[in-house]
Amino acid sequence: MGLLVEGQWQDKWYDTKNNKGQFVRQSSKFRDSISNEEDAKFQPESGRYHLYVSLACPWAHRTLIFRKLKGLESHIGVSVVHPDMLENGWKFAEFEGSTADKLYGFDFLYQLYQKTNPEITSRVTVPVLWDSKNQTIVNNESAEIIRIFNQQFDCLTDNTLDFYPAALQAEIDEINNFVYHKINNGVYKAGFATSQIAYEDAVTELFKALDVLEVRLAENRYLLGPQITEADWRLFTTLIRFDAVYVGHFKCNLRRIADYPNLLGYLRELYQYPGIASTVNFEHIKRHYYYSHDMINPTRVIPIGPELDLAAPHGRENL
Ligand SMILES: N[C@@H](CCC(=O)N[C@@H](CS)C(=O)NCC(=O)O)C(=O)O
Repeated sequence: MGLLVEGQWQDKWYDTKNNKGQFVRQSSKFRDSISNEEDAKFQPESGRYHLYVSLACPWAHRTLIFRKLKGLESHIGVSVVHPDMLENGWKFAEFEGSTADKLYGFDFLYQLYQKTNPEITSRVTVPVLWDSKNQTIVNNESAEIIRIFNQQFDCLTDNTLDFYPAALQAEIDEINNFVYHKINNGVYKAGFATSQIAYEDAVTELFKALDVLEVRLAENRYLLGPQITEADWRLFTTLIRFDAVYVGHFKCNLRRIADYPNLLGYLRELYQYPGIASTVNFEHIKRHYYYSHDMINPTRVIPIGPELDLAAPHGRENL
């Protein structure tokens, strides 16, 4: 794990020493959009854009889900990195479910960032939305990539499903903010903490937030009521990893999702939503976390459990 400094790869873990043992996530660098406004640099076009993902990564997983839900598979190609993120960061190598770099045959994802800018200083993260016409990164922030997918290719696909409808945007933004800080990033703040207090604070906040959502989902089929939205898919990618890796590897172990009846039914329903199960790969998920973070799990032994029954009836149709 490392980063690019003035175009050179440096193998460095996150610095928590200057933050009292707290993990502080850095913001993404590439924040362009795609639109069919006349003067837009990035116009929607079939076959022009390519998505680089890890099947392990919850942020990249959001973008794969939106590519699926919005019928973009024949328009936007995908390259899948190997689940291990080691001294060279994300790499392309053989592993069931991984692919080569389909555009350039690179060995490492950092080479794609260098191609965008040979002098770049940046972390090298997935997902990356790549423009093969201008040979540059359009965007590497999952929250923005899913908004692009939600809307900007509708002219090509005629798929007008809208997971960020105008009437609900303020509410979606509000719940996203809560879920992001306490849950999506909360598990990382717990897992990457290097002081007892930073860990305890993160875990306490995390489970308080899950308790709040458990109550909310008793009455509401989805986070915002009867309509499934972006907010649900953003929560889903953390919940699906929770019992398999965050409980053990990140020590988020006050409760499991399996112990929350409403969250469990909700998770099952989202997992069973058409097309979604095919975006979930537990081999990549477990291998990535338990194998890559050897500062947390130095033996790199990967647990065989837990047994998850995600295909069981979810029981939420009457809400
Ligand atoms: N803000 C980014 C975060 C992406 C991110 O942190 N991805 C992780 C994988 S789960 C990564 O690539 N980490 C490599 C690193 O931080 O060096 C997003 O949501 O797109």
